[in-house]
Amino acid sequence: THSTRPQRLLSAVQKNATRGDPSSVVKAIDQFCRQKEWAMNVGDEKGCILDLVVSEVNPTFVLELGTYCGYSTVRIARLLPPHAKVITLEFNPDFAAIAHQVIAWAGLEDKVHLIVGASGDWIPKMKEQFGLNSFDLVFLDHWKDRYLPDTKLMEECGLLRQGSILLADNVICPGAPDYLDYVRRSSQYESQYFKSHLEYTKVEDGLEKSIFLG
Ligand SMILES: C[C@H](C[C@H]1O[C@@H](n2cnc3c(N)ncnc32)[C@H](O)[C@@H]1O)NC(=O)c1cc(-c2ccc(F)cc2)cc(O)c1O
Ligand SMILES: [Mg+2]
Repeated sequence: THSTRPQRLLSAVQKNATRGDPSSVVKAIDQFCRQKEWAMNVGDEKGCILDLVVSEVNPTFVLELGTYCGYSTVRIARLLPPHAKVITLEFNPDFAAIAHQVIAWAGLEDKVHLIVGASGDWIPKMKEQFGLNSFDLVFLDHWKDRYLPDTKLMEECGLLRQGSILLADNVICPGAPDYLDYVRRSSQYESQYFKSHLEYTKVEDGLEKSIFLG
């Protein structure tokens, strides 16, 4: 009976992190990924940029596309004010099950709503399901060829308001060229590139922060 990498990542959290201490969960995952096995978390270097943007936006409603093991969910939720929420979508049920336990270990269940499903199916249902008008911050970290269609879908569904922030991971590696082109050319967005590195490596990658101008 062989474990999966997400299962081994969760074990490392349960072994090395303190229950209810989100920062120790973040640290335990980064240590596991640096010392034991690479995993596709946003990581510590890009994670600091994510922290800066979250702190600056101070969002009430966050949408995360692509939960994976919940690393960035924990990074985001640990910085939110009391009644703020992260809604995070993950379509792989095995990854979602691990993420649920990582988020619980961090003690952040009350700030996080994890949905097992595909962004394309769920974005149109967000308003009715959660009684919200728009997202203050969207963290795009799912299939890179879904960044652009899902951004257009969020626009069409009226989920972005003047000042909503899109923050996209991996715009260089693996890359989201059509998305980058769109947000950088469109007069509806003010875009900024934060140069960094692919998690736990020296390969170039970066985050693109785009403000929806409405
Ligand atoms: C896509 C994955 C992240 C997760 O997203 C879920 N997902 C997908 N599409 C949907 C949807 N439409 N709705 C909901 N969830 C969805 C999935 O199941 C994964 O768990 N992320 C990556 O593939 C990823 C890959 C790399 C990477 C870089 C260099 C390499 F040599 C190899 C890999 C780095 C990163 O930083 C990533 O983020
Ligand atoms: Mg990523």
